[in-house]
Amino acid sequence: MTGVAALLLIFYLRSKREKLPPGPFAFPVIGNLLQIVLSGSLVKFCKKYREIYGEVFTMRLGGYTRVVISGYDNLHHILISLAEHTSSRSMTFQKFFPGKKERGLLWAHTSDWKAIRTFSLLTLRDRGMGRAAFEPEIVEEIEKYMEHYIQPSLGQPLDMYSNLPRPLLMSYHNWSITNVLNSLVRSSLKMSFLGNLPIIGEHIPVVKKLRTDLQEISLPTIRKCIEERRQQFSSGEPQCLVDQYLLQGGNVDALTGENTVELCFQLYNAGTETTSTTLRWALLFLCKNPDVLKKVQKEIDDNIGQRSATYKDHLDMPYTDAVLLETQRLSNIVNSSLPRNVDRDIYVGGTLIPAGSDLLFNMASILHDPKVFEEADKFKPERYLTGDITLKKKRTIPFGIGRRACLGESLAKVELFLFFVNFLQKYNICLPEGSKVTTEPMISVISSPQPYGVVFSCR
Ligand code: HEM
Repeated sequence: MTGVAALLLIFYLRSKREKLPPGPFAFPVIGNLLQIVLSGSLVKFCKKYREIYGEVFTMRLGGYTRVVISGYDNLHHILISLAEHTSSRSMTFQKFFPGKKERGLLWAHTSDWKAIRTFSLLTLRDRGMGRAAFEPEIVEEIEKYMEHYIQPSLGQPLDMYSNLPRPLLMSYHNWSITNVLNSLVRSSLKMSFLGNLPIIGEHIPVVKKLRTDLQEISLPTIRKCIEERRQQFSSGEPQCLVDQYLLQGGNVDALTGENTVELCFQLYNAGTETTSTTLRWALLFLCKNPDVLKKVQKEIDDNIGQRSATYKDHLDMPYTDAVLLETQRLSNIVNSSLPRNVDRDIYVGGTLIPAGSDLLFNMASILHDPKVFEEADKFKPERYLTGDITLKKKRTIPFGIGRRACLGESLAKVELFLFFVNFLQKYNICLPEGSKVTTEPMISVISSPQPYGVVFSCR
């Protein structure tokens, strides 16, 4: 007992000696994990301790330290005004994901990152991202999904947790590979909390198994896809993103061999679970708000009728746009953005954050800010149609801001709109009778809805 007390005291005094901003007491080994679990989620933990410590406080997760930043102005100051010093990712956050540090784009350090990001953006744009040219492929994917999953289960609850498609990128033509990768991606996100525990994290059997699976299945699966593609694709027009990499990747010094494999996995990882989780939230919110569902369907009928939807239609569909914005705001799926590392001492609102600190952004303090979004914890799409719409849209930043903001934002917006509109143009949706699912998110790096089934019926 005395030993434990002495250990806690040493730990407490040591943490006091650091120049970091103050924060809640962190236990040895687990850090603030207990308080996070007791709060109910990382989002609620950040909300609670922001009230006590203010806009900048320190938390520990396992052995890793993070300075938590709240408020739009602070985020803007850090990611825009101080971008030069805050554009690297935290390497401790990366630890749980497969692959080597600093490879690919997501974790790349600034020198390689610039070349890889430019290449990736140009490649995606060549491929049609952000332009109408891309849409037929997305629509084809949606049609396959409806034929493959929705039609056979009409009138029955469809498990949206395991079945939402991972649109585009490299393996949209191969359902079995897609399913393997999807389940690994999703599990890795769920387990990343446990994996962050120092010393014990790596030895928890379920984490150990997952980590091995990630290393031994996901990257080799991607490698195999690239190899298959290399053999099929000898010349002619590139058919998918991997083709583009095969064609041009060799011209970028930072992108050779294994780095390409990792880049593809990261694009897959970053671009699939995010979009499909947002869609699952959107459908859940609509099942819970049938009046909103009716209004969206009316707008679809008035503007699109029976013809195929295009992304351009969103310009004439403010209500549907508002529903998707509200879904992204309220679900806040990337709730702490992706942690960054700061390379020199910086000050935020007069508080020193020492060089080398990892930063975690309290996105709920922006997306759920009651000063901007009245009744911020309620699903109210109308908020984007009245009042200071410009301010509300400016503060709705689910894709982050600044240099390292989401690479796939324009692609994701097109996918979300087309999936959503195509589903609701053809089907009515509701929850199965007696369903008890709530809109309380599950604890994970990505805030996702609890598993639930949607009953689709033809309109
Ligand atoms: C609803 C869908 C999506 C959401 C909410 C989302 C959100 C985010 C967020 C918050 C970040 C971190 C930004 C930061 O650090 O400041 C990010 C980064 C990133 N996202 Fe997305 N994303 C989505 C879809 C996509 C798609 C479809 C792609 C694929 C093409 C993609 C690729 C990436 C990449 C590569 C990065 C890292 C960028 C870098 O480090 O330079 N995302 N995303």
